[in-house]
Amino acid sequence: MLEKVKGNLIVSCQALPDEPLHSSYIMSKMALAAMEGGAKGIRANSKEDIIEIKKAVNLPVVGIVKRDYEDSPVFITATHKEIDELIDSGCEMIALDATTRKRPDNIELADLVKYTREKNSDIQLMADIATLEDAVQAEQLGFDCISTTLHGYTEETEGKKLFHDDFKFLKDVLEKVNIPVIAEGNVITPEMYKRCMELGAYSSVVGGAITRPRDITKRFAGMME
Ligand SMILES: CC(=O)N[C@H](C=O)[C@@H](O)[C@H](O)[C@H](O)COP(=O)(O)O
Repeated sequence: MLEKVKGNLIVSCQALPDEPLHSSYIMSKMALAAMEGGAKGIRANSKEDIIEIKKAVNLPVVGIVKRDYEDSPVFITATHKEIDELIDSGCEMIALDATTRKRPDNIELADLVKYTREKNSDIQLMADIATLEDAVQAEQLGFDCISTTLHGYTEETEGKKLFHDDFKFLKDVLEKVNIPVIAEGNVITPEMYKRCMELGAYSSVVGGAITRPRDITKRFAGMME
């Protein structure tokens, strides 16, 4: 998958149960629209959505399963169960929360990496990180790439946005690690996407700005409030 998305756009097609577009069928059409528009990869949530998306497009998919656990704040591909579902889905890459936070049942991130590699050595692994420390750990654990997905979405990084200070966090991560770094999280304009690529991002994942019309509408409506 990495070769195919190099220098290109990945579109995230996700709608959770509380969102109006929650439907595997709708996500497959979103993916088709993204492919026709020039996306070279898709990011998607849940085995069901990935299976439908794969019927509609011939693009590589980075899969996640979002699931909440009571004993941990980690919700993106948190345990072996989610990894099994993703391996079954046929996705080319799996993204996991790769923060240093406690995982459900105190599962170690290193165990999940080892487990996935042993079950299917063809699937690539993306580390969804929030901090520089996470990025360094992910490289040491042998992830294939890093994505800035969780910067701003953890207790430690709350309130931060990837684009702050001309994408300073992205620049810092790029300096710190040698594996591909993907820009993800609040990349909401074509100009922002271009800037991430100019700075050296390997690829960029754009989600809400393309596939979440409720959020897009809010930005317009908000201008007159
Ligand atoms: C923090 C979290 O749960 N991020 C999720 C990860 O898969 C998705 O909800 C985002 O849409 C995705 O990261 C793309 O980002 P944006 O939609 O901002 O372009």
